[in-house]
Amino acid sequence: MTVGSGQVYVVTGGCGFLGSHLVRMLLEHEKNISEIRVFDLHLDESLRTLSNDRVKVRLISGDISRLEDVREALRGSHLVIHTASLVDVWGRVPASKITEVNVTGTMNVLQACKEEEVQYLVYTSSMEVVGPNIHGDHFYRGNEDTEYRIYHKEPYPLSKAKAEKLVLEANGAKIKGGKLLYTCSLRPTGIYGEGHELMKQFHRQGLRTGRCVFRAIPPAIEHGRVYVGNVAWMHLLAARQLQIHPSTLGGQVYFCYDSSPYKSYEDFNMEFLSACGFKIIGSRPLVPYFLLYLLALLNALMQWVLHGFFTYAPILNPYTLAVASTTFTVQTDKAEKHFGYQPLYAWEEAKKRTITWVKSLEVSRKDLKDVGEKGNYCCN
Ligand SMILES: NC(=O)C1=CN([C@@H]2O[C@H](COP(=O)(O)OP(=O)(O)OC[C@H]3O[C@@H](n4cnc5c(N)ncnc54)[C@H](O)[C@@H]3O)[C@@H](O)[C@H]2O)C=CC1
Ligand SMILES: CC(C)CCC[C@@H](C)[C@H]1CC[C@H]2[C@@H]3[C@H](O)CC4=CC(=O)CC[C@]4(C)[C@H]3CC[C@]12C
Repeated sequence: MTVGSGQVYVVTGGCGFLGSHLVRMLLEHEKNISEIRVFDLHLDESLRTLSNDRVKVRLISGDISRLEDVREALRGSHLVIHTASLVDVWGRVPASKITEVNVTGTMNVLQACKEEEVQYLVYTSSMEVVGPNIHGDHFYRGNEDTEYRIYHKEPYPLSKAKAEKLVLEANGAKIKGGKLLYTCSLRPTGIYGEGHELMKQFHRQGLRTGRCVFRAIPPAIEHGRVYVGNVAWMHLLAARQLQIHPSTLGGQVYFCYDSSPYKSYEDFNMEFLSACGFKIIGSRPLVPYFLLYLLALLNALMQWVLHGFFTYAPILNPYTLAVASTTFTVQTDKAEKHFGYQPLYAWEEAKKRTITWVKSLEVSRKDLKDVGEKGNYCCN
């Protein structure tokens, strides 16, 4: 549907880390829209103030796992960017809840597209639908066609893989009014940037250890990371080109990455934390892998024992250790060839923006009670 001179886009999960960047990206760079509907279970009222004289930002509170909520949000819209998801590899929420949101929620979006005559859907998938698997099979500079031993046991990657399959299978389906539905799926690697909750955790954790990060992963293990602004930019381009060239993009998957350097997860985080005086201790892991694995197992056991009394969900568990310890990097030009994707932000710009944000965490913490870390810099 086109309102006034522009189209109506729906962004599910639009108040999240990626979603909020996506809303801002659409406002700044998409001239063909007149309304952005931000559909989320947890609304961020600050997004409402982003409306301008050209584009209205409309916040819609709803649950993706309830079909009626989704149908109402999509009614009269032109295109959906579906990023709403429970992103949990720590056991914070039950597996059933992850499935309900990530799989049933996606089914609802597809159903609502068909019933509300929405022809275009861009799905935010993940590198996790491919890997890394827990067997330690490295994925080195892989692309969308690279053979890989895909093995999912964990609820989150399993749910993303199932959801992506549903989205791709729905491409070309007849919708109400006799039109066809066109879908495509974007697979970001590990996203970083302003607002990344996990980076906040690493920052908090580092403050508790005197701004020291004790190396746990061999530096040779490389993980692909992508700046949130470039992920948002790729979604905007895919949404635009899916409408112009549906037969090219329809039913396709695209890895989403940029020129961020391939590094171990810890070394990459230090690109930002070191600007706040953090130091990584050890040129190689300070404890042998088997000890780290024992600790991860202990965390999993503690989570099981405390289940029902207290949600114990530390960063380190057997799955996160396996993922962190397995190289997963992508190198592909499929998105460039199909819809002209080039990162909007170069690495230096992405790094600068992220450092500025991480430094703002320091300022906000200084507004809190003293954390007793004044001058407590390790390894001076
Ligand atoms: N964070 C990362 O490193 C990566 C994330 N992704 C994908 O990107 C997307 C966005 O992820 P993030 O921004 O990191 O997560 P996030 O947790 O910041 O955002 C997800 C949003 O979905 C909303 N949501 C959750 N359950 C809902 C429900 N039942 N109904 C409506 N809204 C609901 C949340 O309130 C939140 O605003 C997800 O689909 C995720 O799978 C893909 C690759 C990497
Ligand atoms: C062993 C040390 C304590 C370091 C732990 C780091 C891990 C918490 C993270 C290493 C790799 C991350 C995952 C990766 O970036 C792929 C992802 C894709 C998504 O769609 C969601 C997030 C994640 C699973 C991401 C989660 C944190 C890591 C496991």
